Amino acid sequence: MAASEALFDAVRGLTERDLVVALVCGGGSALLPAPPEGLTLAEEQALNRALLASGAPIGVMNAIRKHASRIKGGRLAAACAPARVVSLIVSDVPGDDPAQVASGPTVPDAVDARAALAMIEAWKIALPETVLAHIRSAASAAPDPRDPVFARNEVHVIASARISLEAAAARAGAQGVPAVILSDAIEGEARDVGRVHAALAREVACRNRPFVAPVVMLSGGETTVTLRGDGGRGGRNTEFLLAFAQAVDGLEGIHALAADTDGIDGTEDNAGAFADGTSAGRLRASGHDAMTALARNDAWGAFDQLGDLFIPGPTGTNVNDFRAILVRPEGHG
Ligand SMILES: O=C(O)C(=O)CO
Repeated sequence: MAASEALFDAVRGLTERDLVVALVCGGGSALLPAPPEGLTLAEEQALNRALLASGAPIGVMNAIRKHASRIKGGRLAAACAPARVVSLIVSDVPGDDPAQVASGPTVPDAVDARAALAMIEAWKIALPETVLAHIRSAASAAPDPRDPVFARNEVHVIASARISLEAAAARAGAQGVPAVILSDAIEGEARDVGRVHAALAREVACRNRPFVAPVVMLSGGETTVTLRGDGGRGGRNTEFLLAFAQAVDGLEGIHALAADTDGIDGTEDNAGAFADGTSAGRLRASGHDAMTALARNDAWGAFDQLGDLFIPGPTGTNVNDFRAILVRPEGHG
């Protein structure tokens, strides 16, 4: 809250001769709480918790967050008026819509409260009654992007998943491994997305289609985890990998890395982990199993047990999930 206030202080009393340069990256939604009048920080925190546990994609979460904030949804840019605002965006959202990054403090968008309420219902998001009442009230309305206060503002996406995947593909190519980019905007339940990636890897490994091995398949985006277990530790990338490991159990020549580019995946200090066709078997041999770990959302526990966590530490930037799946020709385990 102090950070949000400091931003408002910094832009108070600007004139039309002023220029505000806003560098915005993911994580801003959580780092800039500013409950609107009538709501408390505890209520904004409860909203945040409910959103994170719901499995809703980031576009849905942030559309809702913008209806319970004094700073999100372009409100910070509105507070800069009549100064000009140039937003430089490091995008961590699938599709790179700048209004979604950090819930767009300087980039207004057109989602209205009715749409936000429909999302709350569709995703069965359990919100405190006070928060719901606020969203239903006229006070939740975010500024209209067509408002003349935004007329001179500019927005530039300066880093994104697309750019990181293209860089990774070039790097793999330079090392003699052909790379394909599946998509930079994959969303969905982490374990389901993991199984689909595993099916693709199997198809390449067993039938050399749709790509011929050796190949590294790259993908990005942001998966989500619906919390089922109690007391499990982990994040979406390790959960993705645990389902992946189970689905390629026993297959040789398939190696995967899944990690959050900010260096921290979920609740612990790892960015992600490594998995291959031996992971599930090694887990069984140590008296654990992938299925039970998945049921508890304890992917961190599983990869910690295997010694296969990937821990580079915080990277200082965030273009969301990064996955690389290498399939080598048969006999090159
Ligand atoms: O809203 C956020 O803070 C995100 O991480 C997505 O940009």
